[in-house]
Amino acid sequence: MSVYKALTIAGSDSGGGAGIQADLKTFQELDVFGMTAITAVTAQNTLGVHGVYPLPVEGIVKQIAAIGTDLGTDAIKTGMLFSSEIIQAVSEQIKFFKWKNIIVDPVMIAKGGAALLQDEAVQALKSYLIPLSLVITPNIPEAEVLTGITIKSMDDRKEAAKRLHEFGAKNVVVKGGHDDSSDTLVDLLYDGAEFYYFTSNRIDTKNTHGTGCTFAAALTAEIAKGNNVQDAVQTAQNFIHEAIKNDLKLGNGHGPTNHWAYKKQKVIL
Ligand SMILES: Nc1ncnc2c1ncn2[C@@H]1O[C@H](COP(=O)(O)OP(=O)(O)OP(=O)(O)O)[C@@H](O)[C@H]1O
Ligand SMILES: Cc1ncc(COP(=O)(O)O)c(N)n1
Repeated sequence: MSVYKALTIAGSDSGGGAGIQADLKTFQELDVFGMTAITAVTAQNTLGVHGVYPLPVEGIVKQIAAIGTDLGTDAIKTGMLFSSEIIQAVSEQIKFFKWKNIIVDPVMIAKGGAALLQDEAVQALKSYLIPLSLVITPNIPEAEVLTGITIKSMDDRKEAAKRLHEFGAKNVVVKGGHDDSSDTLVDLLYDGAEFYYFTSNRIDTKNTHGTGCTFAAALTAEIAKGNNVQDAVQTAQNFIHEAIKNDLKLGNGHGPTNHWAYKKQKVIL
């Protein structure tokens, strides 16, 4: 039996709905062996972020090197990276180990408004990490910050996707969760040549904590297994749709999604 592996380089969410915790749960559900390099610890629950504690850069580099010099990986997801020093160090490790399947989720702000990336680190994302990415998965506000384009329409989103492709990302997914103009939700993929539209029904719930992390982790797991980007985006959308639809109703704020739901529904079918 072949074992596919994925490494997530991201922050820890003590509440278990986003970050490293969401990534590992998603990898496991999609039959991929998950490994981690933790960039920062957050004290977090469904009500918000109560503390952010970045790790020393040396400790982050050592975690990545520990994987690179022994286990290896089929794909990498990056999430919360917090500072330009961390982004630079992570990018250097990726280049050193010649890793190719890099999925960059440019996490900037948590649902409650807490900063998970320092303002000056946006330039480091553009200069160092985005050029290494196979896929970048911004939500609409992140695509706006990265490109300087105000996104009001699908044409604006396409323009932003083209700009992000020019920054060096081979594929760009501008996710549609923040566009509440319609009940149909569209995740837009651009591969440098064509646009692809992945549509789903908007689910009415406040329990969407960690949707972006979970989507990107599912995409990473599918790439790790050797699937192409279009198929991986479709599976990631199906995975997050089931996870949101079958929410767990935990906590008093924005609750986590249900990472079991996609596999359970597949088993029943
Ligand atoms: N209410 C919803 N119903 C169905 N799908 C949704 C809903 N909200 C988000 N999604 C899906 O979840 C994924 C993440 O989208 P979104 O644009 O919300 O990312 P995000 O803002 O990075 O997530 P987060 O809010 O966790 O940071 C996308 O595939 C999107 O289509
Ligand atoms: C450690 C960590 N990483 C990422 C997110 C973004 O997730 P969300 O926007 O759903 O809060 C988060 N809240 N915490």
